[in-house]
Amino acid sequence: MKILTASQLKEADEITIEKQNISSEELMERAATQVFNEIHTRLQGADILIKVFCGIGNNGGDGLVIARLLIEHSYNVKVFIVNYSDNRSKDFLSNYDKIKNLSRDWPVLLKGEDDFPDIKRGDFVIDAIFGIGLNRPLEGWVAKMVNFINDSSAFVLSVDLPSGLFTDKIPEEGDAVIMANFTLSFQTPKLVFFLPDTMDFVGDMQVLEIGLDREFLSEVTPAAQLIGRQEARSLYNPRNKNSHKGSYGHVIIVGGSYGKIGSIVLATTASMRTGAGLATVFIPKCGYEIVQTALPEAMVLTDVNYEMLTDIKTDLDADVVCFGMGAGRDKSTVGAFKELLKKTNKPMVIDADGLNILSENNELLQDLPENSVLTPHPKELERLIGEWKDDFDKIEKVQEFIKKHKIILVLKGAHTFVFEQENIYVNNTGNAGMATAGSGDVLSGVIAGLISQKYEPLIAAVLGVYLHGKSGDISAEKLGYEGIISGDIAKNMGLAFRDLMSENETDSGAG
Ligand SMILES: NC(=O)C1=CN([C@@H]2O[C@H](COP(=O)(O)OP(=O)(O)OC[C@H]3O[C@@H](n4cnc5c(N)ncnc54)[C@H](O)[C@@H]3O)[C@@H](O)[C@H]2O)[C@@H](O)CC1
Ligand SMILES: [K+]
Repeated sequence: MKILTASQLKEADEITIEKQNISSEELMERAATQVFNEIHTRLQGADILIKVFCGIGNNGGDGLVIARLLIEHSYNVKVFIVNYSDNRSKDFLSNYDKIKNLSRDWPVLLKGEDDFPDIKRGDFVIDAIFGIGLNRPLEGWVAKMVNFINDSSAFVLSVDLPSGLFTDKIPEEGDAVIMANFTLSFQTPKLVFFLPDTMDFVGDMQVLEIGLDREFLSEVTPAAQLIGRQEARSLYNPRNKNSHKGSYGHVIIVGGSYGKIGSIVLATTASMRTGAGLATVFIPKCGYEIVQTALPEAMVLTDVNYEMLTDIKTDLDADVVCFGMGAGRDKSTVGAFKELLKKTNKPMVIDADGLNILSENNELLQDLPENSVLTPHPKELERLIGEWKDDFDKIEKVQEFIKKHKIILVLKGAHTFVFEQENIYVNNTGNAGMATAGSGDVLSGVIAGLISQKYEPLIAAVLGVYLHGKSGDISAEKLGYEGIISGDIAKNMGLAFRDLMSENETDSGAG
């Protein structure tokens, strides 16, 4: 699903109105009716007090339509206008009249702190104060109103996006932003819903299709793409019956050191369970028996050194080399990595200490084969590119970095982001149970396993991140968030593939 910017959404809005020959008021009615339907489906006529807070722009107009439809369906509704200016939008005004005609009373006007209504725990608040038209931080009593709603412990549903949240910048410390429990967003999600700095404002999120012009939506270059099941499915290549293990490639996983051989077992298991035809590990001698015992399916080559990597001999014709997990950063390992980079011309997958070595030896970045996939978590990224001011600054710095080195970067997080040239892919699978040791080793193994099967590195990264998260969701369903360990994610990879192609998505209740 495409993630669009506020200005692209406004353009889509205008084109839709023109091409479908409807008024902006009709589009508002259509959008807000979708919100009403969602609320009605969930509340089923429940006898609770619904307090609708409307701004005076089109987000407020949506709020008025939702309130009117709720009143028509006999809900107990109180409407408040957060009257921060007299500059009311046209569609706000016509809906303002309609609600007056229906309820024979004007909504309550709020003009300052003295007017704040009582909001109690158990109230249902609809936040339709500001939408994508926000152009500066909230000030004065309006900011206080937002904090007042946040402090009330009421259940808050935001329309389009939480009021006070920008679509293209991060709020400053102390800025007032609604903390929504649920956000119903029009047509496309907004990038800020997925950024670590802002995702907590959004709560659970659902996108409502409001029928904006299809042609515009299919042609517009998005700010980013959200990868869900449908998108992942389109990237998947089913296996050909007429094939053999050689058809699915050969992965070499290089890394490990004394006490950290488990990371290699995890990555290699993940590669094989993702479908790699053959897997070889290259490890220090201390890991020989461990790997052979834990994973008899893999072949094992060892360094001359017992505890760490010092000389990586890969005269094997591998389809992909994955380097870094558990490798440590000893000088001799750095030297060995340097040699490995010189010998390798196919895209690599680099993780963990591979990334740390790169950040301490910047000159090695130029030896990375083009289209290599780097898989840092935020701390590893910071070591690579330096500090950032906020998430948008981080995105800019990552994009500079990947363009300079012609690589693909997978930034791990609650929503893992894949960066390639100008493109950003946001993953929508996975859950908090996956924040466990070794989960990243599994991801590197999955991506390498896909590259070995001839997926382009970018596709391998995007699909790999999706499947890894899905396997985590399936694991959570079986074991609970706390009970997941990384080996489960590797073990359940096959189920993630099956889910991708099955009729119905596995409902893990996660992520
Ligand atoms: N596809 C679309 O774009 C659609 C948009 N609709 C609704 O329209 C909303 C956008 O409406 P608007 O453009 O009227 O904007 P908003 O309703 O988000 O904001 C209202 C106005 O407040 C002013 N303002 C901005 N920041 C302020 C601040 N900090 N303090 C005080 N005033 C401030 C601006 O002049 C802005 O136009 C969307 O979020 C959505 O809810 C829907 O009705 C229909 C479809
Ligand atoms: K809102």
